[in-house]
Amino acid sequence: MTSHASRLDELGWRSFFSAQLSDAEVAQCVPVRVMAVHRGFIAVAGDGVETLMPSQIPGADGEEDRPAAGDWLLLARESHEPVRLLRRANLFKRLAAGVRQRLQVIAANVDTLFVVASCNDDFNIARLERYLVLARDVDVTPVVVLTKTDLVDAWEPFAEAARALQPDLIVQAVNARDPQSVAALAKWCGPGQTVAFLGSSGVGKSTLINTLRGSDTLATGAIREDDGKGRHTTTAREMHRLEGGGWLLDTPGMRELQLSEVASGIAEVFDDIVSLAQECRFSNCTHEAEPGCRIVEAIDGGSLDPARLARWRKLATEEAANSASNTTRKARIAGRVSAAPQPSNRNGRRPRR
Ligand SMILES: Nc1nc2c(ncn2[C@@H]2O[C@H](COP(=O)(O)OP(=O)(O)OP(=O)(O)O)[C@@H](O)[C@H]2O)c(=O)[nH]1
Ligand SMILES: [Zn+2]
Repeated sequence: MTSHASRLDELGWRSFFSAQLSDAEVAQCVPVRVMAVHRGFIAVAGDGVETLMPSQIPGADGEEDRPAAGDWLLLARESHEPVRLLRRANLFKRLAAGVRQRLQVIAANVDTLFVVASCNDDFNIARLERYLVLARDVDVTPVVVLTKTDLVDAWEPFAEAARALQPDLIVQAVNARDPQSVAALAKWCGPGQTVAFLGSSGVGKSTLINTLRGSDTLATGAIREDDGKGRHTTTAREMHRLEGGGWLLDTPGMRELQLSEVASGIAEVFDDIVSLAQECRFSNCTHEAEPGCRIVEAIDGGSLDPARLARWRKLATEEAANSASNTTRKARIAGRVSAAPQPSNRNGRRPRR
């Protein structure tokens, strides 16, 4: 029994998942983790189970019901037929590219999201903040990793700028090429822990990943898959073993993640601004020149950084545009024509009382 428990523990099994099983399911089912998702089939691993199976799950009707890499799935103990997906601790999804945009699940049950930026001219605090919004929205713990410390005289100012973004934000500065330096990330990469990486191109994600994987480097697992429209490369596995015993969840979509439908994340990261805005005299205040604007007051009083306000505006505008286009898309899918213009905020002031 202990060896059974430890194999599942190694795969990331924990009480959050085991608590979801009924007594009958405990007796009749076995849990497996989805290691990779391919066209029409998935690779799963569990205690004494390691197999490919069709990706169709009984009762699945929406995009979110499809298995994603990192998911936990219950199988019938004897037949290994799929029974149901367990509720996720978190889920990364995106709008798949293409004419007919559809929601696509790309990763589930990530424990730590490494948000990577480099200590050089590419360092961009607004971009970093966007990734933190995304992490917050998905409900995963972010750890900011600043790379290329060996290429600058002083990396501390970069770390201070990052730490100033959120109270309690964890920031680690490393030389991604140096295993001793990258050992600072070991506590999030131990047995049973699942991590994922986000960050712009060239910041050092692959370098970090290769250092964390030790000798077992990436890109060796690539296979070719024919999808009928032409050949494209896909990776054989999406959950990669790290040297420390943890798992790297590296799906193709993960690296291209963009901000979409993240209103709640924005509200959390900018909670100071959002709560100020709720106290403005007018409910539709644009925070520009209205009387009784708490945000203008805070800027004049020096307690709010105008640059931070500008970043919030940019995100909030983008989010509003995203939500509006998603609404249009959904309406179109539902067969309705939606051409009604959004009411403008600026048509008149609406006092709160
Ligand atoms: N000196 C030094 N070079 C680094 C460090 N991290 C990354 N590099 C170098 O920076 C370049 C880009 O690193 P990658 O690991 O390919 O960056 P990436 O984030 O994976 O980039 P994409 O694959 O485009 O997303 C490579 O030449 C790395 O060797 C570091 O900490 N120190
Ligand atoms: Zn205002």
